[in-house]
Amino acid sequence: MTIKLGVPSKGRLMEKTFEWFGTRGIELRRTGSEREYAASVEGIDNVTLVLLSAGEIPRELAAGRLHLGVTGTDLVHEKLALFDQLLEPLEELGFGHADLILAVPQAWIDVDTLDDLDAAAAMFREVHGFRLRIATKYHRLVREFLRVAGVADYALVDSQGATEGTVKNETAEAIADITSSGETLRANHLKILSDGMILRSQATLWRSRVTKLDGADRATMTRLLAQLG
Ligand SMILES: Nc1ncnc2c1ncn2[C@@H]1O[C@H](COP(=O)(O)OP(=O)(O)OP(=O)(O)O)[C@@H](O)[C@H]1O
Ligand SMILES: O=P(O)(O)OC[C@H]1O[C@H](OP(=O)(O)OP(=O)(O)O)[C@H](O)[C@@H]1O
Repeated sequence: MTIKLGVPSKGRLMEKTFEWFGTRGIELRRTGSEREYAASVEGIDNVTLVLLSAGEIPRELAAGRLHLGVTGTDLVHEKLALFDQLLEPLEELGFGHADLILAVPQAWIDVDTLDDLDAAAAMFREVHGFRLRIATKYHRLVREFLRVAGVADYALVDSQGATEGTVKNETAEAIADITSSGETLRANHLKILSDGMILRSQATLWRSRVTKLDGADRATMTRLLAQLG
């Protein structure tokens, strides 16, 4: 058997994860052609690298099909309601920093807080006859955040990408998405509510709590974690 390690299959998150393991003596590599999702691990035996979408890593860890995985805190909190029963965070990796925030048009000069948004939402419904729309792919986290804040008069609109564009495209009035440099928000004339921080995220190494390890795998896991430690 082997220990299965899940890593995002593309982009900065993959490269930074490879670097992070590399500085700890474990060489992770994509192999084969540019388009082939094949990979290799050097520096430790009996560990298999699985390349997959960052958004699918939480589910695979929760199902026990991966033993270890690297993905953002935001994706774990969003995808797994009871994440702390299913996964254990082993280490924050110090990259992939992003804040999940709630933002409204800069032109809404009277709306700076969640209370303002609540008032604006009630007024919006009265004027337009439908609820103020918030575009996001983080449905669970946004619903929970707004429930605690006491904001109820809104509708979530699913947006799996280019979320900041939904306001200009008139498919939403507000958005909840991750921001890093803030450039995408600024370019799309959006501002973060002063109390609109939903979650701070970064790339994290997670261990599945549901996998059962036999003796050989347990020894590999111990060696691997000691090397990463
Ligand atoms: N601009 C950014 N700066 C820093 N981290 C980011 C940025 N955008 C996304 N991330 C983080 O990277 C991780 C992957 O994000 P996301 O799900 O958007 O990836 P993706 O490239 O759309 O992946 P896939 O389509 O394969 O699921 C998330 O944890 C997210 O917080
Ligand atoms: O604050 P910034 O540094 O501008 O980064 C934030 C942007 O980065 C991510 O988008 P990504 O590039 O992954 O594209 P997407 O919108 O298709 O998810 C995120 O969804 C924001 O749109």
